[in-house]
This record gives sequence, C-alpha cells and structure tokens, in this order.
Amino acid sequence: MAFFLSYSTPIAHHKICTVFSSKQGSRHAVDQFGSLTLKAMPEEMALIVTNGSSNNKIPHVLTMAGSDSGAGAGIQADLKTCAARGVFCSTVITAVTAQNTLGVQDVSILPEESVAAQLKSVLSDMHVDVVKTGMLPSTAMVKILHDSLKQFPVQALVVDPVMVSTSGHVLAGSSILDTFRQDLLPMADIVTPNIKEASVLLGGVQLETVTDMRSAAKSLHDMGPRNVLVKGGDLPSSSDAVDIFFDGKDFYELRSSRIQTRNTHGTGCTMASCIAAELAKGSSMLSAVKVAKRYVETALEYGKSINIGNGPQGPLDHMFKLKRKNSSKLRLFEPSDLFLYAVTDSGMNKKWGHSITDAVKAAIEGGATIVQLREKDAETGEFLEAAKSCLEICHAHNIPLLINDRVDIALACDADGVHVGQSDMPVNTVRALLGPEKIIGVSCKTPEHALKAWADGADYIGSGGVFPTNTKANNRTIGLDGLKTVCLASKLPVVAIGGINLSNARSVMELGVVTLKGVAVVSALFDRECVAVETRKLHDLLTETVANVGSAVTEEV
Ligand SMILES: Nc1ncnc2c1ncn2[C@@H]1O[C@H](COP(=O)(O)OP(=O)(O)O)[C@@H](O)[C@H]1O
Ligand SMILES: Cc1ncc(COP(=O)(O)O)c(N)n1
Ligand SMILES: [Mg+2]
Repeated sequence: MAFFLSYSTPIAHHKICTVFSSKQGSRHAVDQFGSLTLKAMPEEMALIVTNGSSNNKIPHVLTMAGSDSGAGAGIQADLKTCAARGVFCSTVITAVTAQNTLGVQDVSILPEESVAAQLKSVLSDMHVDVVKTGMLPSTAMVKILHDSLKQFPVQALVVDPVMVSTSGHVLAGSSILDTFRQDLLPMADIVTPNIKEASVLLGGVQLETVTDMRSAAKSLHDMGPRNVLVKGGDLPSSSDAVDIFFDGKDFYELRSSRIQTRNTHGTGCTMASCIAAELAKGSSMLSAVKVAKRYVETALEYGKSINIGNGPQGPLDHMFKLKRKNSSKLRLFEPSDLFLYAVTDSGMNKKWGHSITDAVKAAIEGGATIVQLREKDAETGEFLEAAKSCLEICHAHNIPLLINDRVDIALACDADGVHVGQSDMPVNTVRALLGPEKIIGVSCKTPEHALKAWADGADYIGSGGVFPTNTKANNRTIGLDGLKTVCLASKLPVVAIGGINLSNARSVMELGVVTLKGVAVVSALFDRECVAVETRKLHDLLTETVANVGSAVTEEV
C-alpha cells in the first residue's frame, strides 16, 4: 500500500526529488545532492498523488542477500518466509555461499555490476514495497543499494547487518564496518543485529544482559536507523529468547520461551524477512516485529525435531503450515471409501447410552469404510475433543473421518475432510480453506447440483434423501429414480443417503450405475443397541448385492 509522488520543492535545506509515503505515515525523502542519508520528512509534506496499490497487487519484498546452499538462512530463508507469509519475494543475490549443518565451506562474492543489474531489473519494473538486506559483502554493494533506492524509492528498508554466521564464519569483513555504520544504518527503517553484530557495530562492547541489550539498542539508534531490534537468540545464560525493540522513544522487551532445538540456522534472516513481509502488507513496525518473533518461534517449535545433516546446527523449517502430521500416511480419497458410509447422530448415541467414540469404534468394527461426524447439537469444545478421539480411532484403521458442515472443527483436528450441504459454505471456499488434499463431499438432489459440485472441486457427492427419513426435517425425498438421474449426470462418485436400511439397501445398489459407490446410513447403524452387529449385517448385504450386480460399483469414475 504505497503512495508515490515526484516533487521538487525545497524543503528545509534539501531539494526533494522523490517523496514517498506509506499508509502508516513512514516517510522518506531522498535529497538531490547524493547524500547517503534518507531523511524523514514532515507528515503534511507527504502529499498523496498516486495510489500505488491496485486490487490485484500482491505485497512485494525484495531481498538483497547471499545464497545459502543449506537453505536455512540467506536468500532461501527469505523466499520461504515471504511465501509462508503470503508475500511475493524477488531476489538480488550478493554472494553464493557453500554451507551445510557443519558450517560455511566457501563464499563467492558476485561481481558488483551483477548486483547492480539485478537491483535495476527488479526495481525498475516490479513494484517493490519493502527491501530487506542480508549479506552485503562489499562497501560497493552498500553504495549500489543506496543509489538504487534513491532512483527507485520504496516503502521501507529492513537491514539485517549479517556479519558472522552462527558457525563463526565471517560473511562481511571488518573493512565494511564503517560503511555499515555511516551509510547503511542511517538508511534503515529498522536494523536487526544479533548480540554479536550489535557488539561489533558498537566497537566491541560486551553484551551479556538484557540491560546491555537496551543500551546497545539506544547507541545503535543514535547511528541513524529509525528503529532497532537487538536479537537475543544467543544471549548467554537466558532461559528465554529475549529481544529488545527500540523506536527512538520507547523500549519493548519481546520475550518468548527458548525452544530446545539444534535447528536454529537462519532465525535471524527469517526474522528480518518476516518483518519486511509484514511491513509490505501494511503493518506498523512494532506489530511487524511482534508477528515476526512469533513466526520464528512457531517455525522453531514445529521444526525442532527435524533431522537434516550431521553437523551441530540444522536449518530452520519455514513452511510449517504445509506440514502434516503423519504426512507419509496421508489418507487420500478413494471412491471405494463410500461403500459403507457411517454418519453419526448425537441424539441416537445419547438414547442408547453410547459415547461418540464407542459408536464410531463399533461402526468400524462392523465394516464401515468412512465415518462422518454429524453433531448438530454439540458444543464446539466438546465436538472438537470428540473429533480428535474419533480421528485417532479412524486412522488406526486407515479409515477417513469427515466432519459435517464444521470446517473450523475439521481444520482444528486435521480431519480428512468435510461434508457440506447446498446451503452451507460453498465448496470452493471450503477447498481454499482445507487445501488440495482434503476430502470434500457435497449433498446434491439434482444433476445441476452434481455438475456444480464437480466444477467447484468436490471429491464426491451424497445424493438423497432416497427414502423418507426422520434424521432430517423438511428434506425432499428424491426416490430411486431421482437418485439414478443424479448418478447418471454425476462426474463424481456418489453415495446414496436418506432412509437406507437393511430392507432397502439392496434396491439402491441394484440401480447399477457406475458412479454409485455405496450407501450412507445414520439410524440403521446408530439407532440400534449393538452398532457393530448392525453395521456388519449391512456390510455383508452390500457385499453380496454388489457381487451380484457385477462390476458396476467397483469400476472407477
Ligand atoms: N532457541 C530459540 N527459541 C526461541 N526463539 C529463538 C531461539 N533462538 C533464536 N530465537 C529468536 O529468533 C530470532 C532471531 O534471533 P537470533 O538467533 O539471535 O538471530 P541471528 O540468527 O541473527 O543470530 C529472535 O527473535 C530470537 O529471540
Ligand atoms: C548467506 C547467509 N546469510 C546469512 C547468514 C546468517 O545466518 P545465521 O546467523 O543463522 O547463521 C548465513 N549463515 N548465510
Ligand atoms: Mg541465530
């Protein structure tokens, strides 16, 4: 969300050539005389002429950093972090490092012309909101950055003053220190040194306590950056991970518990690129820093036991949102799962004194091939707990568990999918929330419903009520003919539902349409004293009918 204006009125002692303002009022002007300093300017001068945002614009971070072959830090960390935070990330590579979990084996610095060309390519063409810098291995690269930003101003500059890798390898030599102090820091909206970097920038002062970190933040702020974050990941003898944020006025102590893991390589780069990503989305500086701290903490927690490499420091895992518990055992949908589809009903379980988990266990024991929890009256907390327990039972038997209607419950317990009705959340919205691998079923009474479900990305449809039923009030019965019409029109596998029991299940399966894969039942299984026995009876009857009808229901859609 950036607003730009070309401007040429003298302000104070500078002739302003370019003015920039963000939504939050972060303002810079670059003077025409080539000073390396970006000056803050009064709010009222930040005239808004062009709104640089449009509906289809994605927030954009440009990272100028080194490549890390081990992919925990550097450019790779920045790309993954921005992707995880929903922000577009372009890259200017300053150096190519050979790193792994043992340390840094090689550093090749890219030619300055190449760095300048990369910056120009991106900044001149693509609308960049925020620039984030990591490894800047030469004085010339700082100058190139300054000149590029003067020509193509951006909303904010996040400077991670990378100097030494955690493994102790020097990534920016001491000859560059003066340039960092004099030229780079004054350009920064925020600078994010770790303890070692803060100490080096301040000429070697010892930083051992949170109080030392506060003084360091203050001294660094005096060098010109608008905000300072001194990161305490490596603060000796601290059981918490404490960072100090200073905005020139107030200090904030950001504290989280220290996660015990070797996989911390890249925390600093990740923190800085997450701050940049949040700024690009429109956050204030303090909110961006807080979100970034929580993001790093969560990534550390999720990735704490990952085993990559044999060295002392493993990479941070940025994409925890994509991670699935037991991903190797992910249960993908098979149309044959619809064969005997058990749908629970809290009223019936109460009536017979069955807990929901006992009822589900019994249905599986009797041969149910998929389970749907349809708990219309349950309290959310209670429903979630029941869903978690049922999921464990279902997965122990390799049976998918779906949740009726409640996408929130399905997400919270990582269920295999959701079944929705025509008036529930639209299928494409459910798909966007659950992701590509989860199972989505939708109730359909007509061929039009069936075709829409297919077009919207459902996996199967439930069609009915085939027969009159007590479990759903005011539900129009479509009969066997209606079911057959839907099955013939459907491009998706179909499960028949509504009043199906031992006495009529045969007539359903005898329709013999290839798309009809099974029956879904509520009362015939759960409005019974012995759920396992009733399920077994229905299972046997279906097996026998299908064997007689031939290949119809086993053929894939
Ligand atoms: N083991 C940990 N548990 C929780 N947070 C951590 C841990 N290690 C680092 N952090 C956090 O990660 C962020 C990056 O800090 P730090 O590791 O000090 O930076 P750098 O990678 O530049 O050395 C900070 O917010 C810090 O508090
Ligand atoms: C290319 C590159 N950039 C930055 C770092 C710092 O990361 P860390 O402090 O986690 O080692 C690194 N090791 N490599
Ligand atoms: Mg670190």
